[in-house]
Amino acid sequence: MTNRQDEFPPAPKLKQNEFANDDTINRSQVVDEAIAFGDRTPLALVIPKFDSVNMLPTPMTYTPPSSQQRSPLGHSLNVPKRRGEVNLLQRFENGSQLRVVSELPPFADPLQKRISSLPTVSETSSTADVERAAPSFNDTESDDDILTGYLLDDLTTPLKWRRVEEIGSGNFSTVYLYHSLRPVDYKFKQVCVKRIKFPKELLDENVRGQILYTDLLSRLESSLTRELAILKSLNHPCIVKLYGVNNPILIESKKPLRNLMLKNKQLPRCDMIMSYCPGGDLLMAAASCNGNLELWLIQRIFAELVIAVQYLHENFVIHRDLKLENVLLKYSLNEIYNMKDSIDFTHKNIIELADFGLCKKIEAGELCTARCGSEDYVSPEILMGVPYDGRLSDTWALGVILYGLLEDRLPFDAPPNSSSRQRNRATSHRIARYDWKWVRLASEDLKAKEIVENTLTRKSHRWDINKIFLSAFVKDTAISLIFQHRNVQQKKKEIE
Ligand SMILES: Nc1ncnc2c1ncn2[C@@H]1O[C@H](COP(=O)(O)OP(=O)(O)OP(=O)(O)O)[C@@H](O)[C@H]1O
Repeated sequence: MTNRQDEFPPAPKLKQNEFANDDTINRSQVVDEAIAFGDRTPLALVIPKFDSVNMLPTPMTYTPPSSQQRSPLGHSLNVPKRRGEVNLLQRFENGSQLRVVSELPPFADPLQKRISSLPTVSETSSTADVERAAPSFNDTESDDDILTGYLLDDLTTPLKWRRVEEIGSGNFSTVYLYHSLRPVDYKFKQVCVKRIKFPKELLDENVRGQILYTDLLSRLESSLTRELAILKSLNHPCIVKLYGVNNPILIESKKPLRNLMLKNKQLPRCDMIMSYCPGGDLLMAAASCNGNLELWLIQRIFAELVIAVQYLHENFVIHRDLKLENVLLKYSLNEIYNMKDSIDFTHKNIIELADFGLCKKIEAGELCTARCGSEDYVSPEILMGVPYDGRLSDTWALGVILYGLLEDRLPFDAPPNSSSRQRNRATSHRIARYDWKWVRLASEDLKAKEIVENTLTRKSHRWDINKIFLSAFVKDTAISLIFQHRNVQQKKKEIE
């Protein structure tokens, strides 16, 4: 663990060509970012004084998750304000996750030098895709409760599902449970439907057609198509599955939104039909037992999460939004406790990793520059705005998750009994100083602690996912997972 102020990394000197390979930036954006940090050149970014860094440079507006409505806790606490000491239950009740992205600013505002790092999509619109999708697309479905969707392996046969309830809501989507209306393969009977929320600026008729509108739309579109393309390419038991979409054009076209708008003159509905995880998310689960998840369960959940992230990194995909809310449980905690001693407990996965809205396919050795992630989980290098290795930022977030599960609080919240001065210090300030410590586990000798200590540290010392896998806390549990072997066998067969 590094707590000392004198261990700040030196200001990195970056060569110009280190920026050139990242598809998420252009030169003027980097300059904007550097200016926002009070520096004149992007080539030798000076680390800002921490006093002036109390938030990431481009915060998204925050919508409290409506999954709170489904609180399993049945009571509401008098929750302290976000800043200061909070445990996971308060965090859950508070809906306090601020997702911060530089990729999708609410609206590009040149005066305020907002940073927008998504690649500009330059393809010109073609009507061909619209024509192809037109017969099967019904964006004006009169019965809002009925969804017509298409499975990825058969984009021509429409299937129907009925909406049952809303199960969650993030900044960028609303998530529903749907049941199939007709007999289908068992796995498609209950599905989760992630419906994209459009930023309010895109819903404003008066600005339609303006350059900024088109720019925001194309960036949203490239983010959506990237998420779909990557999800489609993934196949791992511990990763949420994309089964289908409400319109084949979302899969078939590189510019589905703009093409659909050419025809329909309105923002189309975009639904991702995905595997459903009835156990809810891990923050909700940890909160429901007052942050007292048993250690064997933390070990099992974390081992599954590690093999999921290892699979992503092996395939050059970085997630960039690993957090408790994005780890979903396939079963309720009660079901898991009941399954624990059954012979086939290791035959089934109990988690699925979700929310690939910020993921990215990278080249070997590629550094990223887009500042994105969720406030409490973001690594210091992302915070500082220097090019970063996305895989190491993912392992930092894994350290935050494991600490949270072990300690019932997140590492960069103000520690219990801290002074009011410490409590007023922003989370980003503590992250930038690697300022965290063990509280509940201070005197415990646990194998899990070495993972946190070797991930919530500077990137030059930080463990990558393979080191986490080989740690004493993870390895044996991960190896005992039978479904994992099946997956490896299947992969071998696919290669043969
Ligand atoms: N497959 C699923 N099964 C069950 N619940 C889900 C599923 N996918 C998402 N949810 C619920 O919906 C919530 C929001 O989903 P998701 O994180 O994908 O949306 P988002 O708009 O990208 O969120 P955020 O702004 O937090 O990144 C999750 O925290 C979870 O509670």
